[in-house]
Amino acid sequence: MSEQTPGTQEREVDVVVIGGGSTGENVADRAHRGGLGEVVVVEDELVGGECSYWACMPSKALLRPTAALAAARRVPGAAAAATGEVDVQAVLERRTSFTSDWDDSSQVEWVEGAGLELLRGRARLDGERRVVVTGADGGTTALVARQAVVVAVGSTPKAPPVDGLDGVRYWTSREATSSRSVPPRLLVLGAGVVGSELATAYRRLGSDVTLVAGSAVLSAFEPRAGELVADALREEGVEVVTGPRASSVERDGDEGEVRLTLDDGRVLVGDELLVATGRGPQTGDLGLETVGLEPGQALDIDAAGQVRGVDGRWLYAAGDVTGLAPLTHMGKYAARAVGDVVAARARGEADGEPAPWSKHATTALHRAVTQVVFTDPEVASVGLTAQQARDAGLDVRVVELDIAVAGSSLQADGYTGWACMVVDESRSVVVGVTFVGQDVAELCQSAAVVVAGEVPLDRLWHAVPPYPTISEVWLRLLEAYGL
Ligand SMILES: Cc1cc2nc3c(=O)[nH]c(=O)nc-3n(C[C@H](O)[C@H](O)[C@H](O)COP(=O)(O)OP(=O)(O)OC[C@H]3O[C@@H](n4cnc5c(N)ncnc54)[C@H](O)[C@@H]3O)c2cc1C
Ligand SMILES: NC(=O)c1ccc[n+]([C@@H]2O[C@H](COP(=O)([O-])OP(=O)(O)OC[C@H]3O[C@@H](n4cnc5c(N)ncnc54)[C@H](O)[C@@H]3O)[C@@H](O)[C@H]2O)c1
Repeated sequence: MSEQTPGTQEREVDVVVIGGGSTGENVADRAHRGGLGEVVVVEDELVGGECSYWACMPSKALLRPTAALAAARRVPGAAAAATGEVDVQAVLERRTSFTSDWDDSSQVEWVEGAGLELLRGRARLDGERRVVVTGADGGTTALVARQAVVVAVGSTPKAPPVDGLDGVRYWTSREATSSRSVPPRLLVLGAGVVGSELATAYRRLGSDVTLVAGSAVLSAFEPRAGELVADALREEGVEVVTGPRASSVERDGDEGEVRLTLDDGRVLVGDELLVATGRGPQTGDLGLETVGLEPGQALDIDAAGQVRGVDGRWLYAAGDVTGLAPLTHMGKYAARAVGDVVAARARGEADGEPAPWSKHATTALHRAVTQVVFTDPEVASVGLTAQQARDAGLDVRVVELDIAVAGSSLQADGYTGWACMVVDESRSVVVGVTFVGQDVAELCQSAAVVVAGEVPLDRLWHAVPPYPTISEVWLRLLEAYGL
């Protein structure tokens, strides 16, 4: 079925990438570098997507100054020099500079410099290989892809079933990462990654924060990681309410205080409400029904990123829209595989589904996802949690210990941290690692090499951690394992 719009221009190109976020940009770049000349990126909003303007970059920019201050205050000698107040305005301005004040010119320059074509507008699938793009002026362009259409449209926040929510103004992560001021009282609903990070940021910038979690804090991680982050948030003065769920919300006008009623009868009051209860694929209005798929669903992909359930090997997807590992770096990893496989298949290579860990496969999306949660303590995780490993039927042994090595005690007085290693005993390899503590973010990549490399434990023993660093925790883990 084709849209017959008067004045529609029709063009044939090699590849159409729908969505110019971090994932889409990388798919397009790899496909072009692989030899495909006409690669079009369709973007409806800002080139660079969520990560650059309303997610990773601004949220980390809001967190970093107060993390640096807290770290200095834990080191006698430095602490004496760090006695002033946070300069909130300077923090907000630095955040704004990281988003280029929500201007995407430099990213547009990059796209064009990379030899790609940018088409501004809203894209919809319109049957096999066809994409119809509606521009801001209402004009439409129909693109027909000779090689592939790649969907990289990302995700949007999910609204939880709370009575009255659709009738009040509230913050999603977009408003929370782009706010020009700090609300005196902030209610945060949802204690996943977004809720925990932004509760930390706003508390340290001066808000009275109440964090409401229907489940445990950071419930997708090892339980101990969530407990340590919840303890730290409480110590900083955040009221952490776990257990009861929000049942209704009301607000006096647009600017008045917001009242959140919990199902145990408690009423919490704030000046802003941040709803951070997860994200879902942005596929409701993408024309999925024109290719036999159900609108609103995540796109189910095979190991090469090809969308299952669509014939003819032309539709691919990567990034948040797949529902797998919704993280910038994991989306870009999938993007590299998809861009490469599309180009290889155009050359008549890379037939069939790639083998695990081979060049065009996205195996790490299932077995070696890396993630850092930038709370204080940080959480750095790779691969499977102990529970996920058990659920996968592996022969699991878990080694866990507090991080107490020379490197950590030098890093901060009273350093507290925790490490956990999940071993698949049948293969004697590590399938999951979690570190919790100040400055563990940079340990994440060592764990990624161990998990993705499937380094045998008796060889890992020979990877000697330098002294005195926090990396020495690897040695302690292996000793606790029995090596
Ligand atoms: C508050 C917050 C903090 C985060 N922090 C981190 C972090 O520290 N590290 C990390 O790795 N991840 C982080 N993430 C996750 C990260 O932001 C996402 O995983 C990443 O942005 C997904 O990239 P994407 O390209 O798949 O989607 P997006 O960045 O959402 O890009 C999709 C693009 O497609 C466009 N689009 C959508 N539909 C259409 C259409 N029909 N036509 C044309 N264009 C369309 C959109 O405008 C958008 O630009 C964070 C997320 C949030 C919410
Ligand atoms: N540092 C990072 O890497 C980073 C930072 C932020 C976001 N992200 C990505 O963005 C994604 C989305 O983050 P998120 O925090 O929105 O989602 P999430 O899935 O991590 O957490 C959602 C939380 O909301 C809770 N929840 C769901 N429904 C609820 C309800 N009705 N009432 C109360 N609580 C409810 C869940 O129990 C969960 O704790 C994450 O999966 C993550 O991959 C990454």
